[in-house]
Amino acid sequence: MPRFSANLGFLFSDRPELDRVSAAAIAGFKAVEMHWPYQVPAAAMRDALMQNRLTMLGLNTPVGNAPAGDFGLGALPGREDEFQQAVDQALSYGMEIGADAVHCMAGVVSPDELATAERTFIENLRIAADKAAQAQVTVLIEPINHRDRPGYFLSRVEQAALIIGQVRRSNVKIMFDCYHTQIMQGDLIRRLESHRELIGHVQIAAVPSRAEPDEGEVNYAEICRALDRIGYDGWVGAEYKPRHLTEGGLGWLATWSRDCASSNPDRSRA
Ligand SMILES: O=C(O)[C@@H](O)C(=O)CO
Ligand SMILES: [Mg+2]
Repeated sequence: MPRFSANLGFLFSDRPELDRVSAAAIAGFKAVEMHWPYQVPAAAMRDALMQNRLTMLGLNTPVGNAPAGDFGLGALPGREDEFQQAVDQALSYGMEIGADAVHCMAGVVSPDELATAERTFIENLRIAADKAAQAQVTVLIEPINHRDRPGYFLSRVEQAALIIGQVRRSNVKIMFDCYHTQIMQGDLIRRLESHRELIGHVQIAAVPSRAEPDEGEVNYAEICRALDRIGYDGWVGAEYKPRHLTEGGLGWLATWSRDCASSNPDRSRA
């Protein structure tokens, strides 16, 4: 069974950011991730992580002008400078808190911009990857589903793999969010197997509800066994919207940990 990190954008989100860190530690997680922690000074976040003996795995680049509809800038022609500023901000914050990955968000584009958007994203990612490499940080790109985010440029795992092939930087990887990929494409286990070498992080949530991974159409216990089978030794982000209070919905973690402990006593869970 893989190790699980708590996504503090969604989990424990009924309290202020720094309290989410301690709540995750109390719940037994050893790592967290957060989309946009920027409203908390990095030094305060670093201290909270240290006090709670937690690692923050990664964070996202700022989205741009959210009220105007931006959801990332990486593939937006004409917004290259802004994107690189977003990358710099994420890298600087990430380095201060010890994160080792930055999710470079692609953004929403119109259908007639797709070809230019691809070229823009590839070129932007090369520059971002080179800066990230100096900080020993991985750049993640995440296919996101079009039901939740219509027009998001990056929506399919194979598209991400092709883009990484053209970027040609070894520190660019796929954030394989099973929730998004199930909605867009399905066939999760085959896709995990065939993209194993490019997967830098995995995330889970029930489909279609995006709630705890113990309901819905995806059998996550089987997905976790598949991750073990293909030798994925990274973290799996619990990135779901709790049905009620986060603590009350962590039964899946306890059950999977217990099942795993009885079959493999050497591995710790969260
Ligand atoms: O799946 C998601 O929504 C996130 O992983 C993300 O980074 C964009 O919100
Ligand atoms: Mg995700």
